[in-house]
Amino acid sequence: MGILEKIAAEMARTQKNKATEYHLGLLKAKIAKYRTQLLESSKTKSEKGEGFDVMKSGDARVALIGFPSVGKSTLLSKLTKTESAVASYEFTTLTCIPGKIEYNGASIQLLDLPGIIEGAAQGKGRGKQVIAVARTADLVLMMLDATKSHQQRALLEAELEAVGIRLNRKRPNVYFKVKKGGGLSFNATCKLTHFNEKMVYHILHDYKIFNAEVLIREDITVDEFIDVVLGNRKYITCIYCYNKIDQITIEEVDRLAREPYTVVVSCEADLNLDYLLEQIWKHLNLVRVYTKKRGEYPDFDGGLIIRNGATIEHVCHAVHRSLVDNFRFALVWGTSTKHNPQRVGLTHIVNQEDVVQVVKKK
Ligand SMILES: Nc1nc2c(ncn2[C@@H]2O[C@H](COP(=O)(O)OP(=O)(O)OP(=O)(O)O)[C@@H](O)[C@H]2O)c(=O)[nH]1
Ligand SMILES: [K+]
Ligand SMILES: [Mg+2]
Repeated sequence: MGILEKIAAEMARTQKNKATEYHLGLLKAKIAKYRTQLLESSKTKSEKGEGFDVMKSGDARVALIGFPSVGKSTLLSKLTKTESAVASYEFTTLTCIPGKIEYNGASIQLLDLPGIIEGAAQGKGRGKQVIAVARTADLVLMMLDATKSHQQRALLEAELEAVGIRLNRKRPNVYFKVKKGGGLSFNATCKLTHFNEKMVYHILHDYKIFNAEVLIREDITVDEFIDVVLGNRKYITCIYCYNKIDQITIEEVDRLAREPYTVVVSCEADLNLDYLLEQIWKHLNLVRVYTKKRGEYPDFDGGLIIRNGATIEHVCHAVHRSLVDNFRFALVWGTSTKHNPQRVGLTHIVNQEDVVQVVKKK
C-alpha cells in the first residue's frame, strides 16, 4: 500500500466526531504535503508534450477541459477560425490547439486540449500536460456531454482539485507570513468553527514552520487553511458547458440550464453559442478603459482591454512599453476616482470605462 492509500484508509476508519475532527485535520495536512511532493518529483522528469507550450496571446486565455469526445474541438471550430480535427472516436485531439475569439473588442485565446480521463492528475493519458495548461488559464471552460452521467462533472472537478486548482472559489481571507523567529503569532477576527489555534500550530509544525504570523479573517475550513499554507493554489473561474443538448429532453435542458455557472449548448445544431460567448466575456471580468491625449476627446471606439484589478501601470504597459519610464502622473475620469479628473500615480486601480490621460515627464 502506498502512503496515500494508507492515509486514505485511515481517514475512512476515523469516525467524524469532535475528537476525531482534530485528527482528521492533521491527516489532511499530511495528504496535501505528500501530494505536493508527488507533483514536484514528477516535474523533474521532462514531461512536456510537444505542442503544449502554446504562447499566451490576446487579452485572456480560456482552456477547454473535458472527457474525450464531448465536443471540445467542435466548439473551437465553431467559435474561431481555427479548424481542429473532429471525429467520433476518443482522443482525436492529441496536443494543444489555440484559436482566437474576437468579442467586444477583446481578443480571447481559446485552447482546445486532449480529452482527460479519471486519474489524469496522477498522469494518466496526457492528464498532467492538460492540467498544467489549465493552471495558466484565466477561465476554465469545462465541457460536459449532456447525454452522459452527471458524475462526469464531479470526477473532472476532483482531478483539477487534486492538483491545486480551485474552481469558482475565492482565495481565503487569511494573512499568512513565515518569519525568521518569534514563534507563532495567531489571531482571528471572527469565531472559528472548524479548527483552533492548537490545530494551526500542529499543521504548521508538520510543514516545519515554527515561526509565522497568522491572521484569519473569515470562518474557513481546515482544507482552506492548508491551501493558504501551501500557497500554490490557483483560483480560477469555471463555466460548465453542457454540449449535445440536441440529444436530451427539454425538461433535462431546463434543469441543467438552471445550475450555477452553467451554460447548455449544442455545437452541432448551433444552439445557444452566442449566450456561451456572452458568459465567457462576463466571467473573464475584463475591464475596458479609454485613453485620451491632452486637449482631445477620448477615442470611445478604441479603448484598451485589461484585467480586473489592473492599475495605471498596466494601462501604461498596454499603451507602450516605454511609457512607464516617462510617467509623471495620470488624470483619471470615471468611477475609480473621487473627483473628475483626479491626479493619480501608477498604483491606482482603474474601473470599467474609466478615461485615462497620462502626463509624461518633460
Ligand atoms: N449530437 C451532437 N454531437 C456532437 C455535438 N458536438 C459534437 N458532436 C460530436 O461528438 C463527437 C466528438 O466531437 P469532438 O469535437 O471530436 O470531441 P472532442 O471533445 O474534441 O474529442 P477528443 O479530442 O477526442 O477528446 C463528434 O462525432 C461530433 O460530431 C453536438 O452538439 N451534438
Ligand atoms: K473525438
Ligand atoms: Mg478534440
